[in-house]
Amino acid sequence: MACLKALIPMSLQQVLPLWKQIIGLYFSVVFRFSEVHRDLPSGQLMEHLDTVEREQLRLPKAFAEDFNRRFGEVTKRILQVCEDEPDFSTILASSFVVRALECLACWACGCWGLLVGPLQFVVAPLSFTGSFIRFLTNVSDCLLHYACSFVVALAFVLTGHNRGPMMTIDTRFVVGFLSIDFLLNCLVYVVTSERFGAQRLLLHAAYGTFNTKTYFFVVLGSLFGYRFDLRVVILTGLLTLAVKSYGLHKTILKGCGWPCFPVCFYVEHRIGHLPVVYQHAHKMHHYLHDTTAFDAHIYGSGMNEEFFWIWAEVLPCLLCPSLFFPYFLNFDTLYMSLTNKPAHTRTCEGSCWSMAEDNFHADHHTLHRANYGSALGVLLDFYFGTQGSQTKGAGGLAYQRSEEGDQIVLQVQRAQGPLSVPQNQPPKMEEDLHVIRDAKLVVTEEQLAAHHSDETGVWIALKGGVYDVSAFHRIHPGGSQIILDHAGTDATDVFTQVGHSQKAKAMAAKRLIGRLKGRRSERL
Ligand code: HEM
Repeated sequence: MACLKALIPMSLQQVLPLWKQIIGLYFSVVFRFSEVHRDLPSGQLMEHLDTVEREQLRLPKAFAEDFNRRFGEVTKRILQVCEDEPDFSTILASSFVVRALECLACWACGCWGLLVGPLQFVVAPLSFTGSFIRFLTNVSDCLLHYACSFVVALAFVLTGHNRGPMMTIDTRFVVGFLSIDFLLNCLVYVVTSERFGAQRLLLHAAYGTFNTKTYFFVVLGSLFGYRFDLRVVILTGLLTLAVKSYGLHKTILKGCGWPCFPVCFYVEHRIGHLPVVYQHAHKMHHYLHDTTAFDAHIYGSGMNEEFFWIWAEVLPCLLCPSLFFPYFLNFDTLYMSLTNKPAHTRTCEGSCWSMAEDNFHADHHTLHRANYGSALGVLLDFYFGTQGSQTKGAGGLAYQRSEEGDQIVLQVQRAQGPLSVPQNQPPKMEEDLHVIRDAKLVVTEEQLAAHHSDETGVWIALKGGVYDVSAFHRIHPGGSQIILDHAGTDATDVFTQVGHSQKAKAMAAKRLIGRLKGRRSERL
């Protein structure tokens, strides 16, 4: 019974209202960015900033406050409902089993194997909202692909052209596609990445490949034997690129009132980091606390965030076999997939990609709770105050944030040189032997606050207990910076929201030195 409870973490009565609230949160904020700036929803503001030397933006604080308040309310609600959350390792293992079964089923029974997929919502119920909102972020690109494919295929039919050279999804195609992808990942690592060391790199290659590339096993297994016209692939790809480069896509989106990618991505990504929603889906993409091209998917999402994308690849092809081919084969998608590899790489200085991204997103993978925006959405992090405490900007633009009355003032200027922030070395657990056995100190708020840096020693309070993390913060898997940012304070809320594992709580217990004056030290 206990085992079943661990595998099915939430009842339907708990899950349905949360789904409604989380999806409701997305829709209640994503269409309101014109309240920040007229040209923000269309992305024209970011394009404009890209052309200036220096600019000052005065943006209303009210929207940021309302946005953060709504996130706070949903966070509180989730934590109330999910008091007995199972450990992340159970969710991870059961999600991997579901994915492995889905791969096997798709290769054994074709598209019927997709019916295994919804099992992920049993073992990780909040991955429904994670994958649905993830889908919404890029749905316009997907619709554009199928529209272009339809136009091209129809043009061939109407002009009476015979079928051209055909491509079949067979074993050669699958092996070829996955091998090219893997080689590109290796190439990106060799050319642009900071060195990870053999063991760490192997872990990224193995985990990242399983977490992101089993997507293709499912899609290609479902469509095994599917045949499509190569001419349609080429012309659809070219048409999509043309529609995008002439700005038609943006104009259509603007006409429909649908916000641009950086806005959708920022909102969706912050929702992906809500407690429990995170453990059920997006944490799989963060599991290794840093990133390489192997962890990058078409858009960077991992296993439990891919559900709706898999269906969007397969269903149109099954319904209209002569018209469509899978979305991931569109040139535009392949190009996005390619650029996403260096974006998910901690680039070394001097490499061709280091200036473009300035490790903004790689830093997100070590800071976890900062730098949520895409490369074009850096402005949003600075507006909402979610930029890393050391983050200076990205893409050649440096930002400075301040608040004046009811306004948020952003000073934006072209940066001289790279904006990357040096990160700590990867954690080595054996370095931290700072184990304290006597946990009897009674600590006042002032004493806690006095331990706020490497010079003074780093203490944090969690649920009434006081923890000495002076040595540990340097090897903390969630990064040293986040602990330094909370040094000398009560960090219970953030610690809880992150959803630390039982292992993490046991590690914390070894660093307990006492309790806050007037409080009991509760179990984490
Ligand atoms: C003694 C105290 C702490 C210990 C022993 C600890 C340990 C860990 C461990 C082992 C992980 C890896 C993931 C897991 O196993 O859960 C982790 C991740 C993380 N920790 Fe901590 N931590 C501590 C305090 C904190 C505090 C105070 C914060 C925030 C203020 C924090 C923020 C994070 C974040 C953001 C992650 C990454 C989350 C993820 O990707 O899943 N930690 N921590």
